[in-house]
Amino acid sequence: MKIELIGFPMFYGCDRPGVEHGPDKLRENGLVEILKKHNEEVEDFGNIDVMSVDTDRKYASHKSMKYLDEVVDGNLKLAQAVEKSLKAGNLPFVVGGDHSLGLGSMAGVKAASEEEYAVIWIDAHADLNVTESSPSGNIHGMPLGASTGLGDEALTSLYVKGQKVKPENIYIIGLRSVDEGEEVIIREHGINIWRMTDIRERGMDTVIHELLEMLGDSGIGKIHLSYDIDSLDIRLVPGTGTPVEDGLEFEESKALVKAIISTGKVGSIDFVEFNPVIDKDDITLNSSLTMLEAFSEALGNVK
Ligand SMILES: NC(=[NH2+])NCCC[C@H](N)C(=O)O
Ligand SMILES: [Mn+2]
Ligand SMILES: [Mn+2]
Repeated sequence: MKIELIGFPMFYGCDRPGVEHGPDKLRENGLVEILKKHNEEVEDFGNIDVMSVDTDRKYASHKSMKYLDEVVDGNLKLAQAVEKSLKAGNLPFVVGGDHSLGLGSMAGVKAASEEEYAVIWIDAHADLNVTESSPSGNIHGMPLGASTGLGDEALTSLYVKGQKVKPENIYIIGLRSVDEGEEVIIREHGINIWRMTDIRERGMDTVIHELLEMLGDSGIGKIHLSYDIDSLDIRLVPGTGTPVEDGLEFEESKALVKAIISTGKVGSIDFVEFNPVIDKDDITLNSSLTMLEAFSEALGNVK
């Protein structure tokens, strides 16, 4: 299967400039070569064309969701690109940019086929907020909520109307910063989660086993894997907008990603939230490259 790299150079979803340089910074440091090292067919689609707007216009389109129009516009283009990539039989590998891009990638997956799919969201955060529960108004905290059909119509109807994934097919791993309203959504909608405390108590191997068993029992044959680098421990990712303590170590994160990809069911991937402008001594750049190498190797091993 051909890997199609799609850059999404946007910071509007996190309201912190710098993260829009993530895709090009990773390319300059060998992203395509890393993917090619283990995979025969890799094509760089380039970057999605993100509109530019002054930061003083952040509330111009909505009073409490920042840069709503710009986030929607970019994600419509992304959804189109992802749908096209999937319909051509490729694996879209979307590199951000902030995590609002999950809106576009999940809409693209939904548009490409009727088949039910699972979403695995590796993240310190749940990204399940709706407008009213969001503490920040930042849309990167909302894509997973919107994908289940919760929240503002502008997000829930993006590209494809209504729910993009069933809540019982969502698996979030690495959680340690969850807002009150998100806790309620997790409980009421039966979203599957593993917090860092679960990982520390039972160990990553057990968590992987639990995840794979649940996925197997669900009978779902297709996975969208969304990887937020802030799932990693704060020391490994100083260059991300919302880092959180007590996160995953490389070995844990690599084992998790490899186990998920080796199911052979992953059809689309997001890799988000690397901000080169606030990075310290290229620590986050190197962490990102380390993880991308693990993604590449695991994809290359899928028959
Ligand atoms: N993709 C992310 N890094 N999301 C961080 C979200 C932080 C917080 N829960 C919010 O909604 O503002
Ligand atoms: Mn996060
Ligand atoms: Mn996230």
